[in-house]
Amino acid sequence: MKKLDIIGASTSFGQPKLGVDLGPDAIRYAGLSKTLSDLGYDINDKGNISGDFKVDVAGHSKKEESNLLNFEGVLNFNEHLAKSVDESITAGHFPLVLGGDHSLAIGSLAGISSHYENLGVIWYDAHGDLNDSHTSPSGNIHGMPLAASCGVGHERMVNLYNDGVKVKPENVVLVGMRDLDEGEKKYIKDNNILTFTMVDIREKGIKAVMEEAVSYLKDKTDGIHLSLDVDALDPVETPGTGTPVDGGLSLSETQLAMRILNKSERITSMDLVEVNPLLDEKNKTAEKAVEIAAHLFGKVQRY
Ligand SMILES: NC(=[NH2+])NCCC[C@H](N)C(=O)O
Ligand SMILES: [Mn+2]
Ligand SMILES: [Mn+2]
Repeated sequence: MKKLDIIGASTSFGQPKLGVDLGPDAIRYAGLSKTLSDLGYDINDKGNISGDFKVDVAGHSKKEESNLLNFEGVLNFNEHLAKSVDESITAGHFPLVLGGDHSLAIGSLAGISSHYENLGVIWYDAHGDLNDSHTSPSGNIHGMPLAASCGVGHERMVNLYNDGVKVKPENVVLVGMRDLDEGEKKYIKDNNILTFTMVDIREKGIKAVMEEAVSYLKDKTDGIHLSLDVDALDPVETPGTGTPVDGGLSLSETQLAMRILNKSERITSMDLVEVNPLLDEKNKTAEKAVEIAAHLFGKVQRY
């Protein structure tokens, strides 16, 4: 039976809103383990990682390094997460990392990448998360993890856990984009990153887009990591998230997208991030996160 490790990445240091560190438990309470074990997986919940830094409720957002919010907290957390993800892959298990804000992808990719010659990444998100401290309008590190993993940004972020670049920009595909900062647009152009905006998705349809993403990565990569930010979906679907952007994907499109990835048999790890139960409506966003994971792991709608 395929073994799946659930890793709770209980962090909120990558952005200023409290509560996203509760995302992993909100997803658990929405029934994740049972849903996935009913699909035939052997589920091992490794519990939550939160690192050595405590959340400071009174002063959560500290710019420690120039334009990098909660810098030490983010780094420390990601060292712990990278180790846990690394151990999961070494054990031959599929790591499913529940967030937590998207800065956790620095750690998950750091733990994953050494296991692959050429790791591919599908970044399913409203945002590119391709800023560095110079291009970021906010200083929030959850807007920077993909850049850091591609080797751009503060050297302590770039070299976290293992020295050097974790993912090559030519092995990245962006899906769902509709809120890119100027510096991110320039990085995408300069590096020729395969990018599907919401306009592209409306024109081509999500099925064609996902099939193109898979065929682009299939032959040149030896594993594909899916980093899924719930704000890729429209805020009507997933209101419980810190940086919602109108004009997003529907749940049914995302179910279809996950089904295409399931059929590709190429996805080797996943982040499921930015669920903030304090911003949610009766845990609806966590419930959708479970539904999304279920489709990645083979759930099919039947009648
Ligand atoms: N993972 C996220 N939700 N990222 C949002 C990033 C928003 C904006 N681009 C920034 O850098 O501040
Ligand atoms: Mn996002
Ligand atoms: Mn994101």
